[in-house]
Amino acid sequence: MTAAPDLPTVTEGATALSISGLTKRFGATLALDEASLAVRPGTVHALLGGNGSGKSTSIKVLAAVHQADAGQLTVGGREYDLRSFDSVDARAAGLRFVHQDLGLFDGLSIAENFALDAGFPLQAGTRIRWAHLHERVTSVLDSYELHVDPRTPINELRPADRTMVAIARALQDADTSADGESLILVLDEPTASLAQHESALLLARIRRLADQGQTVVLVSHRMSEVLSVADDFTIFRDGRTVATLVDASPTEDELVELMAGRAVDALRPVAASSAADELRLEVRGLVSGPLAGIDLQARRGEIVGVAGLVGSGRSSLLRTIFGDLSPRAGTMSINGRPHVPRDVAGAMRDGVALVPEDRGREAAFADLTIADNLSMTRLRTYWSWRGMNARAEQDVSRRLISDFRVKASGPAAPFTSMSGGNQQKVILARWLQRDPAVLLLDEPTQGVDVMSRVDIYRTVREAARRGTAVLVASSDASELLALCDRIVIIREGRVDEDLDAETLDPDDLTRKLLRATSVRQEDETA
Ligand SMILES: Nc1ncnc2c1ncn2[C@@H]1O[C@H](COP(=O)(O)OP(=O)(O)OP(=O)(O)O)[C@@H](O)[C@H]1O
Repeated sequence: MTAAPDLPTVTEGATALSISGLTKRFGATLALDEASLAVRPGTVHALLGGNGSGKSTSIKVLAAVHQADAGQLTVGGREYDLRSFDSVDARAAGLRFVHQDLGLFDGLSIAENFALDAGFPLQAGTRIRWAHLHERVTSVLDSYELHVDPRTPINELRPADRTMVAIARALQDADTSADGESLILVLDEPTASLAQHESALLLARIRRLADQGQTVVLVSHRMSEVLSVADDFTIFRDGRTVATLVDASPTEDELVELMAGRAVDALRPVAASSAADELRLEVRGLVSGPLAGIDLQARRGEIVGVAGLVGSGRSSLLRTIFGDLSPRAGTMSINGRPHVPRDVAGAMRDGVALVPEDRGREAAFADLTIADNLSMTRLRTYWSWRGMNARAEQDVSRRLISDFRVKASGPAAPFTSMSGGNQQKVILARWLQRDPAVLLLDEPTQGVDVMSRVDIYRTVREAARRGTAVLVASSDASELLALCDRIVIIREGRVDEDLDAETLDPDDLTRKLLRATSVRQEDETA
Protein backbone atom coordinates (compact mmCIF):
# COMPACT_ATOMS: atom_id res chain seq x y z
CA MET A 1 0.00 0.00 0.00
CA THR A 2 1.21 3.51 -0.70
CA ALA A 3 1.05 6.37 1.79
CA ALA A 4 -1.44 9.05 0.82
CA PRO A 5 0.32 12.24 -0.21
CA ASP A 6 -0.21 15.32 1.94
CA LEU A 7 -3.46 17.08 1.09
CA PRO A 8 -3.85 19.66 -0.28
CA THR A 9 -0.82 21.78 -1.05
CA VAL A 10 -1.62 25.48 -1.08
CA THR A 11 -0.50 27.32 -4.20
CA GLU A 12 1.46 30.46 -3.52
CA GLY A 13 2.62 33.15 -5.91
CA ALA A 14 1.20 34.15 -9.25
CA THR A 15 -1.66 32.30 -10.86
CA ALA A 16 -2.68 32.50 -14.50
CA LEU A 17 -6.15 31.24 -13.63
CA SER A 18 -7.89 30.56 -10.39
CA ILE A 19 -11.35 29.22 -9.68
CA SER A 20 -13.00 29.11 -6.29
CA GLY A 21 -16.34 27.92 -4.93
CA LEU A 22 -17.42 26.38 -8.23
CA THR A 23 -20.79 24.68 -7.76
CA LYS A 24 -23.02 23.18 -10.42
CA ARG A 25 -26.14 21.11 -9.98
CA PHE A 26 -28.01 19.08 -12.63
CA GLY A 27 -31.38 18.30 -11.06
CA ALA A 28 -30.62 16.06 -8.09
CA THR A 29 -26.95 15.59 -9.10
CA LEU A 30 -24.37 17.84 -7.52
CA ALA A 31 -21.75 17.73 -10.29
CA LEU A 32 -19.44 20.33 -8.70
CA ASP A 33 -19.38 21.13 -5.02
CA GLU A 34 -17.32 24.25 -4.26
CA ALA A 35 -14.48 23.01 -6.45
CA SER A 36 -11.32 25.05 -6.85
CA LEU A 37 -8.40 25.18 -9.26
CA ALA A 38 -5.28 27.35 -9.28
CA VAL A 39 -3.03 27.23 -12.34
CA ARG A 40 0.43 28.80 -12.43
CA PRO A 41 1.49 30.60 -15.63
CA GLY A 42 3.77 28.70 -18.01
CA THR A 43 2.92 25.30 -16.58
CA VAL A 44 1.14 22.16 -17.70
CA HIS A 45 -1.54 21.59 -15.07
CA ALA A 46 -3.20 18.17 -15.04
CA LEU A 47 -6.86 18.02 -14.01
CA LEU A 48 -7.53 14.48 -12.87
CA GLY A 49 -10.45 12.52 -11.45
CA GLY A 50 -12.55 9.42 -11.93
CA ASN A 51 -15.45 9.19 -14.37
CA GLY A 52 -18.17 11.56 -13.25
CA SER A 53 -15.93 13.53 -10.87
CA GLY A 54 -16.75 16.85 -12.56
CA LYS A 55 -13.81 17.54 -14.92
CA SER A 56 -15.88 18.08 -18.08
CA THR A 57 -18.50 20.10 -16.22
CA SER A 58 -15.84 22.50 -14.93
CA ILE A 59 -14.39 22.87 -18.43
CA LYS A 60 -17.86 23.42 -19.85
CA VAL A 61 -18.42 26.20 -17.31
CA LEU A 62 -15.14 27.83 -18.41
CA ALA A 63 -16.18 27.45 -22.06
CA ALA A 64 -19.59 28.97 -21.16
CA VAL A 65 -21.46 25.86 -22.30
CA HIS A 66 -22.93 25.62 -18.79
CA GLN A 67 -23.51 28.42 -16.31
CA ALA A 68 -22.44 27.71 -12.74
CA ASP A 69 -24.75 27.94 -9.73
CA ALA A 70 -21.88 29.63 -7.88
CA GLY A 71 -18.20 30.32 -8.42
CA GLN A 72 -15.54 32.95 -9.07
CA LEU A 73 -12.90 33.00 -11.76
CA THR A 74 -9.81 35.18 -11.74
CA VAL A 75 -7.74 35.47 -14.90
CA GLY A 76 -5.01 38.04 -15.48
CA GLY A 77 -6.09 39.98 -12.38
CA ARG A 78 -9.72 40.25 -13.57
CA GLU A 79 -12.55 38.65 -11.66
CA TYR A 80 -15.56 37.01 -13.27
CA ASP A 81 -18.75 35.68 -11.70
CA LEU A 82 -19.17 32.17 -13.14
CA ARG A 83 -22.96 32.40 -12.84
CA SER A 84 -23.02 34.86 -15.72
CA PHE A 85 -19.81 33.99 -17.56
CA ASP A 86 -20.39 33.91 -21.34
CA SER A 87 -18.36 32.96 -24.41
CA VAL A 88 -17.32 36.57 -25.04
CA ASP A 89 -15.89 36.69 -21.49
CA ALA A 90 -14.14 33.35 -22.06
CA ARG A 91 -12.42 34.64 -25.19
CA ALA A 92 -11.53 37.96 -23.62
CA ALA A 93 -10.05 36.11 -20.64
CA GLY A 94 -7.70 34.32 -23.07
CA LEU A 95 -9.23 30.88 -22.57
CA ARG A 96 -8.88 28.58 -25.59
CA PHE A 97 -10.24 25.04 -25.81
CA VAL A 98 -9.39 21.96 -27.83
CA HIS A 99 -12.00 19.26 -27.30
CA GLN A 100 -11.51 15.59 -27.96
CA ASP A 101 -13.19 15.64 -31.38
CA LEU A 102 -10.84 18.54 -32.37
CA GLY A 103 -13.58 20.31 -34.34
CA LEU A 104 -11.57 20.25 -37.60
CA PHE A 105 -13.11 19.84 -41.06
CA ASP A 106 -11.38 16.81 -42.56
CA GLY A 107 -11.88 17.61 -46.25
CA LEU A 108 -10.64 21.21 -45.93
CA SER A 109 -7.05 22.40 -45.84
CA ILE A 110 -5.22 23.50 -42.69
CA ALA A 111 -5.43 27.14 -43.83
CA GLU A 112 -9.17 26.90 -44.48
CA ASN A 113 -9.67 25.45 -41.02
CA PHE A 114 -7.73 28.35 -39.50
CA ALA A 115 -9.79 30.86 -41.48
CA LEU A 116 -13.09 29.33 -40.46
CA ASP A 117 -12.12 30.21 -36.90
CA ALA A 118 -10.52 33.63 -37.39
CA GLY A 119 -12.07 34.79 -40.68
CA PHE A 120 -10.77 34.83 -44.27
CA PRO A 121 -8.56 37.81 -45.20
CA LEU A 122 -10.41 39.68 -48.00
CA GLN A 123 -9.39 42.04 -50.76
CA ALA A 124 -11.86 44.72 -51.86
CA GLY A 125 -14.34 43.13 -49.47
CA THR A 126 -14.94 40.02 -51.59
CA ARG A 127 -11.83 38.23 -52.90
CA ILE A 128 -10.02 35.91 -50.51
CA ARG A 129 -6.34 36.77 -50.19
CA TRP A 130 -5.10 33.17 -50.31
CA ALA A 131 -1.39 34.03 -50.44
CA HIS A 132 -1.78 36.21 -47.35
CA LEU A 133 -3.73 33.47 -45.53
CA HIS A 134 -1.15 30.80 -46.39
CA GLU A 135 1.69 33.03 -45.28
CA ARG A 136 0.02 33.80 -41.95
CA VAL A 137 -0.87 30.16 -41.27
CA THR A 138 2.64 29.01 -42.21
CA SER A 139 4.11 31.42 -39.72
CA VAL A 140 1.78 30.18 -36.93
CA LEU A 141 2.52 26.53 -37.81
CA ASP A 142 6.26 27.27 -37.84
CA SER A 143 6.05 28.78 -34.37
CA TYR A 144 4.69 25.42 -33.15
CA GLU A 145 7.33 23.54 -35.16
CA LEU A 146 4.76 22.08 -37.49
CA HIS A 147 6.47 22.15 -40.83
CA VAL A 148 3.60 21.27 -43.12
CA ASP A 149 2.13 22.99 -46.15
CA PRO A 150 -0.98 24.99 -45.07
CA ARG A 151 -2.76 23.71 -48.20
CA THR A 152 -2.59 20.11 -46.89
CA PRO A 153 -6.06 18.66 -46.27
CA ILE A 154 -6.61 17.70 -42.62
CA ASN A 155 -7.29 14.05 -43.50
CA GLU A 156 -3.78 13.69 -44.95
CA LEU A 157 -2.11 14.59 -41.65
CA ARG A 158 -0.79 12.05 -39.18
CA PRO A 159 -2.87 11.93 -35.96
CA ALA A 160 -0.51 13.88 -33.68
CA ASP A 161 -0.20 16.62 -36.31
CA ARG A 162 -3.98 16.85 -36.58
CA THR A 163 -4.26 17.51 -32.85
CA MET A 164 -1.37 19.95 -33.03
CA VAL A 165 -3.10 21.82 -35.89
CA ALA A 166 -6.20 22.13 -33.68
CA ILE A 167 -3.98 23.50 -30.89
CA ALA A 168 -2.18 25.92 -33.22
CA ARG A 169 -5.55 27.08 -34.55
CA ALA A 170 -6.83 27.68 -31.02
CA LEU A 171 -3.71 29.73 -30.26
CA GLN A 172 -3.48 31.54 -33.60
CA ASP A 173 -4.22 34.93 -32.05
CA ALA A 174 -1.71 34.41 -29.21
CA ASP A 175 0.25 37.56 -30.10
CA THR A 176 -2.69 39.87 -30.41
CA SER A 177 -5.02 38.76 -27.64
CA ALA A 178 -5.74 39.61 -24.04
CA ASP A 179 -3.50 42.67 -23.90
CA GLY A 180 -0.42 40.63 -24.73
CA GLU A 181 -1.13 38.20 -21.90
CA SER A 182 -0.41 34.59 -22.77
CA LEU A 183 -3.41 32.41 -23.51
CA ILE A 184 -4.65 29.55 -21.37
CA LEU A 185 -5.10 26.41 -23.42
CA VAL A 186 -7.52 23.79 -22.09
CA LEU A 187 -7.01 20.34 -23.62
CA ASP A 188 -9.63 17.66 -23.01
CA GLU A 189 -8.05 14.21 -23.44
CA PRO A 190 -5.88 15.16 -26.43
CA THR A 191 -4.19 11.74 -26.60
CA ALA A 192 -7.28 9.54 -26.10
CA SER A 193 -7.30 8.16 -29.62
CA LEU A 194 -3.57 8.33 -30.30
CA ALA A 195 -1.14 5.42 -30.36
CA GLN A 196 1.73 5.59 -27.91
CA HIS A 197 4.33 7.05 -30.29
CA GLU A 198 1.86 9.71 -31.54
CA SER A 199 1.04 10.63 -27.94
CA ALA A 200 4.73 10.94 -27.11
CA LEU A 201 5.19 13.35 -30.01
CA LEU A 202 2.17 15.44 -29.03
CA LEU A 203 3.12 15.53 -25.34
CA ALA A 204 6.64 16.71 -26.20
CA ARG A 205 5.08 19.57 -28.15
CA ILE A 206 2.68 20.42 -25.32
CA ARG A 207 5.65 20.51 -22.95
CA ARG A 208 7.41 22.88 -25.33
CA LEU A 209 4.37 25.19 -25.36
CA ALA A 210 4.58 25.53 -21.59
CA ASP A 211 8.35 26.02 -21.69
CA GLN A 212 7.71 28.90 -24.11
CA GLY A 213 5.36 30.50 -21.59
CA GLN A 214 1.90 29.20 -22.53
CA THR A 215 -0.32 27.87 -19.79
CA VAL A 216 -1.93 24.49 -20.37
CA VAL A 217 -4.71 22.73 -18.47
CA LEU A 218 -4.73 19.07 -19.43
CA VAL A 219 -7.47 16.52 -18.75
CA SER A 220 -6.39 12.92 -19.27
CA HIS A 221 -7.03 9.43 -17.98
CA ARG A 222 -3.61 8.17 -19.08
CA MET A 223 -1.58 8.39 -15.89
CA SER A 224 1.87 7.68 -17.31
CA GLU A 225 1.47 10.45 -19.88
CA VAL A 226 0.22 12.95 -17.34
CA LEU A 227 3.17 12.14 -15.10
CA SER A 228 5.59 12.65 -17.98
CA VAL A 229 4.39 16.13 -18.87
CA ALA A 230 2.60 17.91 -15.97
CA ASP A 231 4.15 20.26 -13.41
CA ASP A 232 1.10 20.53 -11.14
CA PHE A 233 -1.91 18.30 -10.48
CA THR A 234 -5.43 18.98 -9.25
CA ILE A 235 -7.53 15.98 -8.33
CA PHE A 236 -11.33 16.03 -8.33
CA ARG A 237 -13.42 13.49 -6.49
CA ASP A 238 -17.23 13.64 -6.42
CA GLY A 239 -17.20 17.25 -7.61
CA ARG A 240 -14.73 18.46 -4.99
CA THR A 241 -11.06 19.36 -5.18
CA VAL A 242 -9.38 16.78 -2.95
CA ALA A 243 -5.75 17.70 -3.68
CA THR A 244 -3.55 20.18 -5.48
CA LEU A 245 0.06 19.08 -5.95
CA VAL A 246 2.37 21.91 -6.98
CA ASP A 247 5.69 21.28 -8.72
CA ALA A 248 5.34 17.70 -7.58
CA SER A 249 6.44 14.28 -8.75
CA PRO A 250 3.77 11.95 -7.39
CA THR A 251 3.72 8.27 -8.24
CA GLU A 252 0.94 6.77 -10.34
CA ASP A 253 -0.32 4.89 -7.27
CA GLU A 254 -0.54 8.12 -5.26
CA LEU A 255 -2.59 9.82 -7.96
CA VAL A 256 -4.91 6.84 -8.36
CA GLU A 257 -5.34 6.66 -4.60
CA LEU A 258 -6.33 10.32 -4.48
CA MET A 259 -8.79 9.84 -7.32
CA ALA A 260 -10.30 6.68 -5.89
CA GLY A 261 -10.24 7.74 -2.25
CA ARG A 262 -8.99 4.26 -1.35
CA ALA A 263 -5.82 2.18 -1.47
CA VAL A 264 -4.77 0.95 -4.87
CA ASP A 265 -3.24 -2.46 -4.11
CA ALA A 266 -6.36 -4.31 -5.17
CA LEU A 267 -6.59 -2.53 -8.50
CA ARG A 268 -3.99 -4.49 -10.45
CA PRO A 269 -5.39 -6.66 -13.27
CA VAL A 270 -5.08 -10.39 -12.96
CA ALA A 271 -4.55 -11.91 -16.37
CA ALA A 272 -4.61 -15.67 -16.33
CA SER A 273 -5.37 -17.24 -19.67
CA SER A 274 -8.54 -19.28 -19.99
CA ALA A 275 -7.92 -20.34 -23.59
CA ALA A 276 -9.08 -23.85 -24.53
CA ASP A 277 -8.15 -25.85 -27.64
CA GLU A 278 -11.52 -25.49 -29.33
CA LEU A 279 -11.59 -22.95 -32.19
CA ARG A 280 -14.27 -20.28 -31.86
CA LEU A 281 -13.39 -17.94 -34.70
CA GLU A 282 -11.41 -18.59 -37.85
CA VAL A 283 -10.71 -15.99 -40.52
CA ARG A 284 -8.93 -16.97 -43.75
CA GLY A 285 -7.65 -14.75 -46.55
CA LEU A 286 -9.99 -11.90 -45.57
CA VAL A 287 -9.89 -8.95 -47.97
CA SER A 288 -11.93 -5.97 -46.78
CA GLY A 289 -11.25 -2.23 -46.55
CA PRO A 290 -7.44 -1.94 -46.24
CA LEU A 291 -7.12 -5.66 -45.34
CA ALA A 292 -5.36 -7.65 -48.04
CA GLY A 293 -5.63 -11.23 -46.79
CA ILE A 294 -5.99 -11.70 -43.03
CA ASP A 295 -5.54 -15.14 -41.46
CA LEU A 296 -6.54 -15.23 -37.82
CA GLN A 297 -7.83 -17.69 -35.25
CA ALA A 298 -9.26 -17.22 -31.77
CA ARG A 299 -9.98 -20.11 -29.44
CA ARG A 300 -12.69 -20.50 -26.86
CA GLY A 301 -11.74 -18.38 -23.84
CA GLU A 302 -8.89 -16.63 -25.62
CA ILE A 303 -8.33 -12.86 -25.69
CA VAL A 304 -6.49 -11.81 -28.83
CA GLY A 305 -5.18 -8.26 -29.22
CA VAL A 306 -5.22 -6.64 -32.65
CA ALA A 307 -2.46 -4.06 -32.95
CA GLY A 308 -1.52 -1.89 -35.89
CA LEU A 309 -0.92 1.72 -36.80
CA VAL A 310 -3.78 4.07 -37.64
CA GLY A 311 -5.21 3.03 -41.00
CA SER A 312 -3.88 -0.54 -40.73
CA GLY A 313 -7.43 -1.91 -40.79
CA ARG A 314 -7.97 -2.93 -37.14
CA SER A 315 -11.48 -1.48 -37.07
CA SER A 316 -12.24 -2.82 -40.56
CA LEU A 317 -11.41 -6.33 -39.36
CA LEU A 318 -13.86 -6.04 -36.46
CA ARG A 319 -16.57 -4.43 -38.58
CA THR A 320 -16.28 -7.14 -41.24
CA ILE A 321 -16.70 -9.92 -38.67
CA PHE A 322 -19.69 -7.96 -37.31
CA GLY A 323 -21.36 -7.85 -40.75
CA ASP A 324 -21.04 -4.11 -41.03
CA LEU A 325 -18.53 -4.23 -43.93
CA SER A 326 -18.74 -6.72 -46.81
CA PRO A 327 -15.52 -8.60 -47.50
CA ARG A 328 -14.20 -8.69 -51.08
CA ALA A 329 -12.68 -12.15 -50.55
CA GLY A 330 -11.95 -14.73 -47.85
CA THR A 331 -13.91 -16.90 -45.46
CA MET A 332 -14.94 -16.74 -41.82
CA SER A 333 -16.27 -19.43 -39.49
CA ILE A 334 -17.61 -19.50 -35.95
CA ASN A 335 -17.61 -22.77 -33.99
CA GLY A 336 -16.68 -24.58 -37.22
CA ARG A 337 -19.71 -23.28 -39.13
CA PRO A 338 -19.41 -20.77 -41.99
CA HIS A 339 -19.98 -17.20 -40.83
CA VAL A 340 -21.32 -15.23 -43.80
CA PRO A 341 -23.18 -12.31 -42.23
CA ARG A 342 -25.28 -10.33 -44.67
CA ASP A 343 -25.74 -7.61 -42.10
CA VAL A 344 -25.29 -6.86 -38.41
CA ALA A 345 -28.45 -8.78 -37.45
CA GLY A 346 -27.01 -11.86 -39.19
CA ALA A 347 -23.71 -11.53 -37.30
CA MET A 348 -25.59 -11.19 -34.00
CA ARG A 349 -27.52 -14.38 -34.79
CA ASP A 350 -24.16 -16.14 -35.20
CA GLY A 351 -23.21 -14.95 -31.70
CA VAL A 352 -21.02 -11.94 -32.52
CA ALA A 353 -21.05 -8.73 -30.48
CA LEU A 354 -19.16 -5.52 -31.24
CA VAL A 355 -18.47 -2.60 -28.94
CA PRO A 356 -17.42 0.07 -31.47
CA GLU A 357 -14.88 2.83 -30.92
CA ASP A 358 -17.30 5.69 -31.41
CA ARG A 359 -19.78 4.52 -28.81
CA GLY A 360 -21.55 7.86 -28.44
CA ARG A 361 -22.49 8.01 -32.11
CA GLU A 362 -22.78 4.36 -33.06
CA ALA A 363 -23.81 2.41 -30.02
CA ALA A 364 -25.91 4.53 -27.69
CA PHE A 365 -29.57 5.49 -27.74
CA ALA A 366 -28.99 8.98 -26.39
CA ASP A 367 -32.66 9.88 -25.90
CA LEU A 368 -33.46 6.78 -23.83
CA THR A 369 -32.80 5.91 -20.21
CA ILE A 370 -29.80 4.02 -18.85
CA ALA A 371 -32.01 0.93 -18.28
CA ASP A 372 -33.23 1.05 -21.90
CA ASN A 373 -29.67 1.26 -23.13
CA LEU A 374 -28.62 -1.66 -20.95
CA SER A 375 -31.47 -3.93 -22.01
CA MET A 376 -31.51 -3.03 -25.71
CA THR A 377 -29.88 -6.32 -26.76
CA ARG A 378 -32.02 -8.46 -24.43
CA LEU A 379 -35.49 -7.00 -24.84
CA ARG A 380 -36.96 -10.42 -25.61
CA THR A 381 -35.97 -11.62 -22.12
CA TYR A 382 -38.29 -9.08 -20.51
CA TRP A 383 -41.37 -9.67 -22.69
CA SER A 384 -44.01 -12.30 -22.00
CA TRP A 385 -47.73 -12.66 -22.78
CA ARG A 386 -48.30 -10.33 -19.82
CA GLY A 387 -46.27 -7.60 -21.50
CA MET A 388 -43.01 -5.98 -20.51
CA ASN A 389 -41.59 -6.95 -17.11
CA ALA A 390 -40.29 -3.50 -16.23
CA ARG A 391 -39.35 -4.53 -12.69
CA ALA A 392 -37.03 -7.33 -13.95
CA GLU A 393 -35.46 -4.91 -16.39
CA GLN A 394 -34.87 -2.33 -13.63
CA ASP A 395 -33.44 -4.99 -11.26
CA VAL A 396 -30.96 -6.26 -13.84
CA SER A 397 -30.04 -2.67 -14.71
CA ARG A 398 -29.44 -1.85 -11.06
CA ARG A 399 -27.14 -4.87 -10.71
CA LEU A 400 -25.17 -3.93 -13.83
CA ILE A 401 -24.84 -0.31 -12.69
CA SER A 402 -23.37 -1.58 -9.44
CA ASP A 403 -21.15 -4.33 -10.99
CA PHE A 404 -19.65 -1.91 -13.48
CA ARG A 405 -19.39 0.92 -10.92
CA VAL A 406 -21.43 3.20 -13.16
CA LYS A 407 -21.91 6.57 -11.49
CA ALA A 408 -25.52 7.50 -12.20
CA SER A 409 -28.55 8.60 -10.24
CA GLY A 410 -30.41 5.37 -11.22
CA PRO A 411 -31.59 3.17 -14.11
CA ALA A 412 -34.34 5.62 -15.06
CA ALA A 413 -31.94 8.54 -15.57
CA PRO A 414 -31.39 9.69 -19.18
CA PHE A 415 -28.34 8.15 -20.86
CA THR A 416 -26.95 11.61 -21.66
CA SER A 417 -27.00 12.66 -18.00
CA MET A 418 -23.95 10.44 -17.39
CA SER A 419 -20.34 11.51 -17.85
CA GLY A 420 -18.53 10.22 -20.95
CA GLY A 421 -16.68 7.42 -19.15
CA ASN A 422 -19.84 6.17 -17.47
CA GLN A 423 -21.63 6.07 -20.83
CA GLN A 424 -18.80 3.81 -22.09
CA LYS A 425 -19.30 1.45 -19.17
CA VAL A 426 -23.05 1.14 -19.86
CA ILE A 427 -22.43 0.17 -23.50
CA LEU A 428 -19.85 -2.41 -22.47
CA ALA A 429 -22.19 -3.82 -19.81
CA ARG A 430 -24.95 -4.10 -22.40
CA TRP A 431 -22.90 -6.38 -24.66
CA LEU A 432 -21.06 -8.33 -22.03
CA GLN A 433 -24.30 -9.60 -20.45
CA ARG A 434 -25.12 -11.48 -23.68
CA ASP A 435 -22.33 -14.08 -23.39
CA PRO A 436 -21.51 -13.85 -27.10
CA ALA A 437 -19.46 -16.55 -28.88
CA VAL A 438 -17.20 -13.84 -30.26
CA LEU A 439 -16.80 -10.44 -28.61
CA LEU A 440 -15.18 -7.65 -30.60
CA LEU A 441 -13.92 -4.64 -28.64
CA ASP A 442 -12.65 -1.51 -30.38
CA GLU A 443 -10.66 0.74 -28.01
CA PRO A 444 -12.63 -0.61 -25.02
CA THR A 445 -11.39 1.76 -22.32
CA GLN A 446 -10.98 5.03 -24.18
CA GLY A 447 -12.17 7.74 -21.78
CA VAL A 448 -12.59 5.28 -18.90
CA ASP A 449 -10.84 6.09 -15.62
CA VAL A 450 -7.97 3.98 -14.32
CA MET A 451 -10.03 2.45 -11.51
CA SER A 452 -12.85 1.29 -13.79
CA ARG A 453 -10.42 0.13 -16.45
CA VAL A 454 -9.37 -2.73 -14.21
CA ASP A 455 -13.03 -3.60 -13.55
CA ILE A 456 -13.60 -3.74 -17.30
CA TYR A 457 -10.53 -5.95 -17.86
CA ARG A 458 -11.83 -8.30 -15.20
CA THR A 459 -15.26 -8.42 -16.81
CA VAL A 460 -13.78 -9.18 -20.22
CA ARG A 461 -11.58 -11.88 -18.66
CA GLU A 462 -14.67 -13.30 -16.96
CA ALA A 463 -16.54 -13.39 -20.30
CA ALA A 464 -13.55 -15.29 -21.75
CA ARG A 465 -13.62 -17.72 -18.85
CA ARG A 466 -17.26 -18.44 -19.68
CA GLY A 467 -16.15 -19.38 -23.19
CA THR A 468 -16.26 -16.21 -25.30
CA ALA A 469 -13.41 -15.60 -27.76
CA VAL A 470 -12.45 -11.92 -27.60
CA LEU A 471 -10.72 -9.71 -30.18
CA VAL A 472 -9.49 -6.38 -28.78
CA ALA A 473 -8.32 -3.59 -31.09
CA SER A 474 -6.45 -0.96 -29.12
CA SER A 475 -3.89 1.77 -29.70
CA ASP A 476 -2.79 1.48 -26.07
CA ALA A 477 0.12 -0.96 -25.82
CA SER A 478 -0.20 -1.29 -22.03
CA GLU A 479 -3.87 -2.17 -22.40
CA LEU A 480 -3.16 -4.93 -24.92
CA LEU A 481 -0.52 -6.39 -22.65
CA ALA A 482 -2.69 -6.20 -19.51
CA LEU A 483 -5.67 -7.82 -21.17
CA CYS A 484 -4.60 -10.20 -23.94
CA ASP A 485 -3.15 -13.69 -24.19
CA ARG A 486 -1.87 -13.14 -27.70
CA ILE A 487 -1.32 -10.05 -29.88
CA VAL A 488 -1.34 -9.98 -33.66
CA ILE A 489 0.18 -7.04 -35.52
CA ILE A 490 -1.49 -6.03 -38.76
CA ARG A 491 0.84 -4.48 -41.27
CA GLU A 492 0.17 -3.84 -44.96
CA GLY A 493 -3.18 -5.55 -44.71
CA ARG A 494 -1.91 -8.86 -43.30
CA VAL A 495 -1.08 -10.43 -39.95
CA ASP A 496 2.63 -9.73 -39.85
CA GLU A 497 3.43 -10.99 -36.35
CA ASP A 498 1.64 -13.21 -33.86
CA LEU A 499 3.08 -12.67 -30.39
CA ASP A 500 2.69 -14.19 -26.96
CA ALA A 501 1.65 -11.22 -24.76
CA GLU A 502 3.54 -12.57 -21.75
CA THR A 503 6.89 -12.18 -23.45
CA LEU A 504 6.47 -8.45 -24.23
CA ASP A 505 6.54 -5.09 -22.50
CA PRO A 506 4.88 -1.90 -23.86
CA ASP A 507 8.15 -0.60 -25.34
CA ASP A 508 8.79 -3.90 -27.21
CA LEU A 509 5.31 -3.78 -28.65
CA THR A 510 5.58 -0.12 -29.70
CA ARG A 511 8.97 -0.82 -31.32
CA LYS A 512 7.49 -3.73 -33.27
CA LEU A 513 4.55 -1.59 -34.35
CA LEU A 514 6.82 1.16 -35.61
CA ARG A 515 9.12 -1.15 -37.52
CA ALA A 516 7.63 -0.36 -40.91
CA THR A 517 6.82 3.30 -40.48
CA SER A 518 8.47 6.06 -42.44
CA VAL A 519 11.79 7.52 -41.43
CA ARG A 520 10.09 10.91 -40.98
CA GLN A 521 7.82 9.58 -38.25
CA GLU A 522 10.63 7.85 -36.39
CA ASP A 523 12.74 10.97 -36.55
CA GLU A 524 9.99 13.10 -35.09
CA THR A 525 9.22 10.64 -32.31
CA ALA A 526 12.84 10.45 -31.25
N1 LIG B 1 -26.13 17.40 -18.83
C1 LIG B 1 -26.14 16.72 -17.67
N2 LIG B 1 -27.32 16.37 -17.07
C2 LIG B 1 -27.33 15.71 -15.90
N3 LIG B 1 -26.22 15.33 -15.23
C3 LIG B 1 -25.03 15.64 -15.76
C4 LIG B 1 -24.92 16.34 -17.02
N4 LIG B 1 -23.61 16.51 -17.31
C5 LIG B 1 -22.92 15.93 -16.30
N5 LIG B 1 -23.77 15.41 -15.36
C6 LIG B 1 -23.39 14.72 -14.11
O1 LIG B 1 -22.40 15.51 -13.48
C7 LIG B 1 -21.40 14.68 -12.88
C8 LIG B 1 -20.02 15.10 -13.39
O2 LIG B 1 -19.93 14.75 -14.77
P1 LIG B 1 -18.69 15.18 -15.67
O3 LIG B 1 -19.07 14.91 -17.10
O4 LIG B 1 -18.26 16.55 -15.34
O5 LIG B 1 -17.58 14.14 -15.18
P2 LIG B 1 -16.10 13.88 -15.75
O6 LIG B 1 -15.17 14.01 -14.58
O7 LIG B 1 -15.82 14.74 -16.91
O8 LIG B 1 -16.19 12.34 -16.17
P3 LIG B 1 -15.53 11.52 -17.41
O9 LIG B 1 -14.14 11.21 -16.98
O10 LIG B 1 -16.36 10.28 -17.44
O11 LIG B 1 -15.64 12.35 -18.65
C9 LIG B 1 -21.78 13.24 -13.23
O12 LIG B 1 -22.46 12.70 -12.11
C10 LIG B 1 -22.72 13.38 -14.39
O13 LIG B 1 -23.66 12.33 -14.38
